[in-house]
Amino acid sequence: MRDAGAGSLLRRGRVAAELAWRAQPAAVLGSLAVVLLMGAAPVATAWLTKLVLDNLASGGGGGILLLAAALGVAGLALVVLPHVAEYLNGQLHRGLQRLIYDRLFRAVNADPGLSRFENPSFHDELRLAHEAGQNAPQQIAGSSLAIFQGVLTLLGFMVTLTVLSPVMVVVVIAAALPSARVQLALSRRRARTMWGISSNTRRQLFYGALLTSPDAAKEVRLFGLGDFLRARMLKELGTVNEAERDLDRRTLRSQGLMSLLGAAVAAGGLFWAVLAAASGSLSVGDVSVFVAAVAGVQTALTSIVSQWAGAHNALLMFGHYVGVVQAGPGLPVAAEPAAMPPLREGIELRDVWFRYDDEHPWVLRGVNLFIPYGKAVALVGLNGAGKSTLVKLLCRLYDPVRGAVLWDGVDLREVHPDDLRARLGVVFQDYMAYDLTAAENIMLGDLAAGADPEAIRAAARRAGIHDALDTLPKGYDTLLSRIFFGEGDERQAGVTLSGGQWQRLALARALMRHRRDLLILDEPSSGLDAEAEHAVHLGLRRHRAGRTSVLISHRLGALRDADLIVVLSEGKIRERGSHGELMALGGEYARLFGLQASGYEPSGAAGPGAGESLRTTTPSTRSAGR
Ligand SMILES: Nc1ncnc2c1ncn2[C@@H]1O[C@H](COP(=O)(O)OP(=O)(O)OP(=O)(O)O)[C@@H](O)[C@H]1O
Repeated sequence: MRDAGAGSLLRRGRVAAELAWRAQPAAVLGSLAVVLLMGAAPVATAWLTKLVLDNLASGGGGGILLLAAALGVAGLALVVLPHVAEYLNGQLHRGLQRLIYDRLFRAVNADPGLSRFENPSFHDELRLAHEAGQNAPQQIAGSSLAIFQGVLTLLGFMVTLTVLSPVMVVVVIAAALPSARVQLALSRRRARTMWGISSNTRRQLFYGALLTSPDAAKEVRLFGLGDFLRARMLKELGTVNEAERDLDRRTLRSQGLMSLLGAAVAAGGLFWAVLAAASGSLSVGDVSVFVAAVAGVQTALTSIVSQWAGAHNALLMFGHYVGVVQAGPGLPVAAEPAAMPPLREGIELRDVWFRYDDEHPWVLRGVNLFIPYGKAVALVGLNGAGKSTLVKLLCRLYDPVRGAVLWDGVDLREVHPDDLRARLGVVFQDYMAYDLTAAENIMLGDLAAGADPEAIRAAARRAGIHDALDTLPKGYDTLLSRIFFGEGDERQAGVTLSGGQWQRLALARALMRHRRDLLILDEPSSGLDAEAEHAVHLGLRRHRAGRTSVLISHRLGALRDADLIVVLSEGKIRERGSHGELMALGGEYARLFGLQASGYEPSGAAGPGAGESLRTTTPSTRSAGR
């Protein structure tokens, strides 16, 4: 939970006010005017009522009609103004939402690294930031206006009460003070509770999402997970509900007590006023204005206190939003990034050590590797050897804990991540399948060139998916989704692709960047049939001739033509060389290659050229493939 001293609350208040003003200045000004009128109207009504009553008691003078008309106008204002306030509030809400989300997602997106996204605290904070972003600034603005309105009403009635009974002013205010303290304590507790149950709420949403996700639907049904997931979801919801019920009980107890106190003061005041009127020291009009004033002061004070507590709670919650928006990137970006010219010599990993967290074991242990310009380097190793991790360091999604990754001798930490990534084309093992059209799925690989349909088709051809896309109901404009309708009037459901087709689509996306300096293919063809894989690799070889590539595959046959093959094991490079050299060495690579080849040989012997399209002994999983 963030610190919430007065200074920090004030700073958050300033941020919220600035946001409201930027989002909807007209609505803010309009709301101020309405608040002024609404603040003055009850006092005016009370005084006008007194004047009318006194006028009637004294036989009714000439001004009575004018007073009655003024009373009517004040009553009208009291009825109409809340609706105007509601409309302005809606306007402010819509304007604020747009601005708030724009800033929130801009800030989240500005982090070029991955580590924050793998931190549960960040997700708790993000969820609360999201929630606070939806309500807090508006609540802060709304409560501030309501406090202003309450103060206006309060001042008006205090003057009134002071004229009639100064003692009563003191009693009413004294009765309101404990209520203020209680409300503030409650708002602190509410903010603490929300932080405490944030993980439960996220887990509850997670289980709920699994129960409805089309990706999970197969396993949920086949393994019969529905009841299990529902029970877990309800358990989390139960924890959340219990915490909220405790809070509500506390609120009920405290507010009930405070209301009793207020009612006792009002009753005492009324008793005194009636006695005073009976003894002739107050007029009937005085009694009416006194009763209105006691009720008005109490209502205004209660409103000020509860609005203050609401604003206080919103400010505490808003701290999460401000925290995320102002956090700065998790992965540091150089203040004056070095230039990033095209690759000329090569990329070097120099004594690279890496682990995902201080508590986690080392994943890479002193890796030294040079990827020469214009060459294809293949990474080979069993599951968990560290291949994808090495690739993520090449993309600077993380920084090495020790050592460095150098691009033509320049440390990647010194260049801007955007400049680096503009020079890369990458397919990750866990590629994304977007619920967008086929063309859009490919276009995302190069937004600048993506509007060009020919570039999209060329990438699809290179990935061997063109024919399949061309024959879809709407060709490349077909929506690839089972959860959305296509745009337009027909509400036509989208279609979806096979796992291998999705993978080719992801490959096409990366191949939108096939002229980039470094192409990284982390298992680009594991889901393809043998013939397709062969065709894809042949195509890549042709297109990438003379360009720098890093390839990862468990099908060693697909890698045999690489200029350099590197065998990773337990985070260290164990072997390196060409296919021929490694086979001659007779080490781990030769063993794995032979093992794969033997699976296809009736005699179990691995002949030359074997393993061309063999299944791996260590199959990988697809998280995004469908
Ligand atoms: N984001 C992460 N946070 C923590 N640990 C991770 C993370 N990603 C990978 N690891 C761990 O790092 C190790 C290496 O994983 P990596 O994905 O680099 O292996 P790999 O060689 O690509 O394996 P595979 O052949 O299965 O794809 C594994 O032990 C894995 O559990």
